[in-house]
Parts: sequence; structure tokens; C-alpha cells
Amino acid sequence: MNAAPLSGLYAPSLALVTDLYQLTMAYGYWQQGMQDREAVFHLYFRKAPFQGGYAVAAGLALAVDWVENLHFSDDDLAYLGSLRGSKGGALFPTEFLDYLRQLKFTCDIDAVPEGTVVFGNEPLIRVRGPLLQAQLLETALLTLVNFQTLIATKAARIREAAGPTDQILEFGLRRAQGFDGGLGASRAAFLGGADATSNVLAGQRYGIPVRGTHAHSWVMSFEDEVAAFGAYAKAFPDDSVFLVDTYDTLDGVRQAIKVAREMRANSHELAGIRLDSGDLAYLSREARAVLDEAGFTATRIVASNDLEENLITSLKQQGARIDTWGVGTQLITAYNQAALGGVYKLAALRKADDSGWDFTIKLSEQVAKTSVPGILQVRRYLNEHGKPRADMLYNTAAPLPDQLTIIDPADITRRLAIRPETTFRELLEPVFRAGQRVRELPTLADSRAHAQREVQSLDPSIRRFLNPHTYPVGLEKDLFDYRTQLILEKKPVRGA
Ligand SMILES: Nc1ncnc2c1ncn2[C@@H]1O[C@H](COP(=O)(O)OP(=O)(O)OP(=O)(O)O)[C@@H](O)[C@H]1O
Ligand SMILES: O=P(O)(O)OC[C@H]1O[C@H](OP(=O)(O)OP(=O)(O)O)[C@H](O)[C@@H]1O
Ligand SMILES: O=C(O)c1cccnc1
Repeated sequence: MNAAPLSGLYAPSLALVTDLYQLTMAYGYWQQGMQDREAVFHLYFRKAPFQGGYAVAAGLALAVDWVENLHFSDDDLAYLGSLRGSKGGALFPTEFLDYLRQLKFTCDIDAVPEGTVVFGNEPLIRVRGPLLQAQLLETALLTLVNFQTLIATKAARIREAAGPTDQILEFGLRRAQGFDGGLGASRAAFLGGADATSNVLAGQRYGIPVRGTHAHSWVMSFEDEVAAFGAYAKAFPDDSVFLVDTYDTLDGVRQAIKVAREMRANSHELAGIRLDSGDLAYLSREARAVLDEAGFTATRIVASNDLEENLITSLKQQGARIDTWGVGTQLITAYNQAALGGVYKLAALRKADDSGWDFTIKLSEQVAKTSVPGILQVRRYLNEHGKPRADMLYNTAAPLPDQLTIIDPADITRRLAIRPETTFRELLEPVFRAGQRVRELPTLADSRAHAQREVQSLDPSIRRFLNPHTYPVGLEKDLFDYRTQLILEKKPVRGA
């Protein structure tokens, strides 16, 4: 695959892709002399999207590109210098802007590789470094990872419904949330399991195969369907997919066959027909029968029209004979869930006298939303077939006990004792050390292949769409106990 290099996608720097409060906090830390206090943040979501049982991690390569190009340009600083507070004074003093000008990224970043299946409350990214810098990454990391993970997960679900061999074409650009939304979503859709995109810029930028058919306007521009199909076949004798539903679908199939016969007489084969309306199960069965009867058994049937994973599942159950699914709106916009609610939380801060760590916690009325303190790693235990069995969050800054027990923080009666011989892998891998990249990232095609293997490694009960089984994710017991102790320390005791 001819993948365009990622580097430079976000150059020149898009340092201002941030929320103002990151910069006001940065100024405050700098004023307090806290800018270089070592801090640890984790990026994670709480609940898998689409009421599903898993998510497919995505966005890391874009985040790495953003971080590597991060710097405040003269234009950025001039703009920040022009900002005024409510009394008319400069929001940021010149000395702070000079500090930003010379700022060099020096953080460590560990991350879960793109395409890995992940679950609620597991860090996808861990940032460790000077407080001011680590804080400044929050918004951009969330913007990139939340959207990419959401769309990659939607694509994985559509792949699940379509099965391993059907083709999935992503047709969404025209219904996307703007150019950037469309470009990013085409990337994530491919990573999550689509085979190709109609988005030509995504093809150029990311090396995704580009594919397509033709629109109704093509048919409407000719005297009749035979003329339209014939002209298209002349232009693309070996790559023609005729849209047959402009007037009457089954009549359109018969017109397509007339042209396909002429093509065959000239040693070309009709690649496919596309259905875009009506009862896709019935029409695809009928079209298949008519095509087969005429000897066009290799001509593929493409279907489109507001498709998504539940509809594809239903069409298959109805015996639809569809080989290729053109999926637009529902995939590109993650139609039934507008956003993934990933968050970025401070979990450790080095003591002011440098004598060790303070592990930090954000309380919530709901225990499930209370953050996890520590410098976390995610350990995935595997069963005897090498498939994921349970994930354990643990604090790398504390020794692990010999006997490991995983506790579900949402239900402390759910515990899992780990046998010492159980195999595992650690999900967070080093990406940056002291601001320098230490890991070569896989190509997008490799991340896509990884995603397919990852999703397939999950038990079908976790992959199903309706009320999926909950994959066990918990805290190592010492971490659980420590978190509980911190919650009790921080939570005021109410009187009755
Ligand atoms: N056999 C089927 N079972 C369930 N849903 C189907 C089936 N066939 C098609 N659909 C879906 O039903 C919805 C409505 O399709 P239909 O073609 O009737 O209306 P439409 O989209 O308004 O058509 P048109 O494009 O002609 O305006 C679409 O999302 C389509 O994918
Ligand atoms: O339904 P979606 O999943 O969003 O898939 C994309 C849709 O976009 C096109 O329709 P449109 O009416 O825009 O143009 P057309 O004339 O090519 O059908 C295409 O025919 C699909 O129906
Ligand atoms: O190529 C196609 O068939 C196509 C492209 C974009 C949207 N709908 C269909």
C-alpha cells in the first residue's frame, strides 16, 4: 500500500488546538513555579460506545504527529499576546509568552497501540512529565483519541455484522462533520475494518484504497439506462459498478445485463451492480437470481442506503445476497452516539520537596466515576487459548504482591485470583521518553490487521450488539485498597 507519511499532517504546529483553560492553567503553574513538577495523567473512557462490550483504540498516530510538531509559532504567540482580560489588561504577560516560545516537549508517553481492543476505565495513554506540558496536551489528545476510537469501534461493529469476507466501502464524506471530521473518520473507519473509502483525500493522505460506483445523476444524464451503463463501461471497462435503482431496480438489473453482455463480447466483465433503495433483501435475492441466470455469477451486488450494523445483521438473516456494503452516514458520524466521553485525569504529582509521589484522585458521587490514582499499567491476562481473560490495572510505582487478585471497583464481590502461571501482556507501551520518540509506529494497514485480530480474539458474547457480556476489568487488590483509603480520606463524613 502506498501510504503517505503521517509526519507533517499537523505541521505547522496546531498548538492552539486547545481550550483556553489549558493556557490559563499553564500560566498559573508557571507563575507558581510549578511548571516542572513531575505529573502523571491518564486518558481513558468510562463506558464502551454504542452500548457495546468493547472499543477499538485509535488515534495514537495522529496524537504522536501532533505532539511531535507541537510548538508555539510567532503568530500563535502574537494572538495569545492580543488576548485581554475583562479589565482590558493583557491576559498573558510577555514573559510567559517568551517561556512558551522556548518550550520544548520533554514528556514520557506510553500508549496502547492502535487497533487494540480496550474497555472502560483503562488508560489508553499515560503522560508523565512536567505538569505544565502534560496539562497542555489534554485537549488535543482527547479530541483525536475520542473521535478516532469512536469511529474505529463503529467500523469494527459493521465488520462484525458483515462478516470477514464481505467488502465494506465507506461512503460517508458528504454526510461528515466537515472536511476534518470526514478525513479523520475515513482513517478510523479503515482502521476499524472498512476495506476502502470514497474519500479521495483520505486515500492520498493515508494510503487507504479508494473505490466507488456512480451516482443517479449519471443515469439521469443519458437517454436511458442502457446508454448510461454503456458509456460508463466505455470509460471503465474493467471497473464498472452500475447503479440500477434510478427507475425500477429489477428492470435496471436487466438493462445492466444487456450492457454486461456487450462488455463480455469485448472481453470485459461487469464488476457489479449497486442497489440503493427498496427492500434490499428481496431485491438482492432477485438480482442475484437474474444475474446468475444470465451467466454473470461473478458480478457483485453492492448495497447502500442508510446501512449500519443492526440493519446489515437483519439483511443477512433475511437471506440478502449482498457482497459489498456501502456505508455512509451511520459510520462517518457514529450516528447513534455523537461522542466518546474519554477523559484525561491527573493521577500522580511529585511532592514539592521531591521526596516521592502524591497520588491524586477525583471523587464523584458515583464510585464508578471516581478516578484511579497511581502510575498505571494495564495487564491483560490470557486464557489457555491466548484469548483475553481479564484486565488488571496496577500501580507501577508500588511493588506487586506475590498473590494477585483483581477486584471490580463497581462490585467488590467480583474478584478474580490470578494463578502465577497465567500469561499476560502489558497494554501500555513506551512511545516517547523525555520528549523523544522511542517507538516506530505501525502502518495504518498493520493497525487495521491488528484490530481485526484483536476483535476476533474476544468471546462472541462480548462482541454481540444486544446486552453484551461485560469483560472483566478490575484493580489489583493493593491499588483497590489504596484507592478506597484515599476516597475515605478525601470524602467528608456527613452528619445525620
Ligand atoms: N429488507 C429490509 N429489512 C430492513 N430494512 C431494510 C430492508 N431493505 C431496506 N431497508 C432499509 O430501510 C430503510 C428505508 O429504505 P427505503 O428504500 O424504503 O426508503 P428510502 O431510503 O426513503 O428510499 P429512497 O432512497 O427511494 O427515498 C433504509 O435504511 C434501508 O436500508
Ligand atoms: O446512505 P448512506 O449510508 O449515507 O450512504 C451514502 C449515500 O450517499 C449516496 O446517496 P445520495 O442520495 O447522496 O447520492 P446518489 O445520487 O449517489 O444516490 C449513496 O447513494 C448512498 O445512498
Ligand atoms: O461511489 C459511490 O457509490 C458513492 C460514493 C459516495 C456516496 N455514495 C456512493
